[in-house]
Amino acid sequence: MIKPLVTLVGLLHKSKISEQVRYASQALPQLSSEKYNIKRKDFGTIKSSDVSYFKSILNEGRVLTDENDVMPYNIDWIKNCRGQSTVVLKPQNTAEVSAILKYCNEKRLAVCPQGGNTGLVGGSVPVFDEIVLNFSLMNKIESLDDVSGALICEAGCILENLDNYVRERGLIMPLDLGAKGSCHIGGNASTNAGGLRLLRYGNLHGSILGIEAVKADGTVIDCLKALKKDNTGYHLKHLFIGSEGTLGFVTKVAVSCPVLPKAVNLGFFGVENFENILKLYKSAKSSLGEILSAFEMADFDSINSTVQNLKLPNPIADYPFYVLVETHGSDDVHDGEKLSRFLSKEMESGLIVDGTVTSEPSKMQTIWNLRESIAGAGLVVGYVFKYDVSIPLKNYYDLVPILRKKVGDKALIVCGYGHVGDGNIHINVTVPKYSQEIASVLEPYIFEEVSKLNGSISAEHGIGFRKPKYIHYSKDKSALQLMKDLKQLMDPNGILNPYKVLPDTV
Ligand SMILES: O=C(O)CC[C@@H](O)C(=O)O
Ligand SMILES: [Zn+2]
Repeated sequence: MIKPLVTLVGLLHKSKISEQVRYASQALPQLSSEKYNIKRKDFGTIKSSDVSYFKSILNEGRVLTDENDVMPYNIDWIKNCRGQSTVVLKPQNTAEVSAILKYCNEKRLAVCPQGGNTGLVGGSVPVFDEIVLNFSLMNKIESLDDVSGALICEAGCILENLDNYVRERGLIMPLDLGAKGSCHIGGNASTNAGGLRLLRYGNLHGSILGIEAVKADGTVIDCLKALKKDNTGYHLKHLFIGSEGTLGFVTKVAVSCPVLPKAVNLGFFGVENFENILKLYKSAKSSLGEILSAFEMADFDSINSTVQNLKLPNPIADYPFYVLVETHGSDDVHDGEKLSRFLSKEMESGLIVDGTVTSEPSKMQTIWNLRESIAGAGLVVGYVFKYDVSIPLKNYYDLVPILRKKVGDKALIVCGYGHVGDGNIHINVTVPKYSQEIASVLEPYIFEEVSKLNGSISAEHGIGFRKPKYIHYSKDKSALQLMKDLKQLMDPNGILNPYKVLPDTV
């Protein structure tokens, strides 16, 4: 029997979740440089004459130097990293970014780019005293071609604002993340952010048509074409997508926006074991075909942590695993029937034990909210070691029970969830407090195992500050050397987002 959705109590809005998460741990995290034993590189140090120069080009209000004002820009939202910057700059346009970088390059002052600061690998906060270049005031939409779907905007536009804007004009943004209310499109581009519907709309290397970026020496690189086809030599935009601000700072993007689907349907299912999830994924691809837009999974501990820690409602009973299947299509009746037929068929086969399908926006929002809140749920009760890995599907869930055993009762929660359709699992290990002892049980073990399984140690969150020393588990020496050569060419003084992405030795 298909169970209807239970009455759903008030939707917990994302801003409330972040507030809960914020208040859960008011203590300042340890300095990144001490926690991870990092030595400061040989950059210049900021003098009052530098601050005066920045004030002369930006004006007083857009140069923050007061310790209390600067503090939030030094800390990442999961409270894992803390930098020691004393200056935050808020440019309003590309020319200002260019002037800042030109000056910093001449003075050998290191700079950390920052969008919404929603990253999970410490890429958007400084490590030492790097100047924070915050993009929040570069938030203008320049144009939208509602025929081709090409949107051109500045880097500091918030993803959700862009999505609302294009939705009113019959389009959607090609990516959707739990952090959409805060993350910036420039940060999304720089980190090649993945998200919930990559399965359907692809990654940003495909959706970004063009980019404007500023190199370390202040040169503005104009690759801001909004063309689907432009085969004129090297595809330079790709250098800035996913390089996390180490080769240049993204200032504008041209994004290809898909059409707003007329029909959206969502199913939320209880599943007995992981093998059945894989069978279900295969069946979903063949039963739902071109309308499949998301296929996500979460284990019991993931959903339970949002229910217990954030008091979110679970519309179905407790099961070892949960699957969320979404369709985007153009025919409401046809798509709804397709998903309901899929549910009935797989309940009969036993792959789905219990489930619900809905096309009601508020109910869909409640289910998505449950899934998107897993990332923050552990932070309410402790420190979370976060892993974001790609693993071939047959081994996708293997590491979760192994890690559970390895950390034993030192962990409050060990859970696995993620984007099955992309072969990307997130493993979160929540402990009462960060401890080096637990860290060394988990790392590098987890990366060694991922490497043995031919996976990637970073599926969608990037390398940032947390993973350069593990990058060799997923990248060959020859490729790492080319990365270093590119860095040398584009940022010879190494001022752009230092201590991030590239390992010290190849
Ligand atoms: O925090 C995490 O581990 C994952 C965050 C995000 O990528 C998600 O899919 O929810
Ligand atoms: Zn994810």
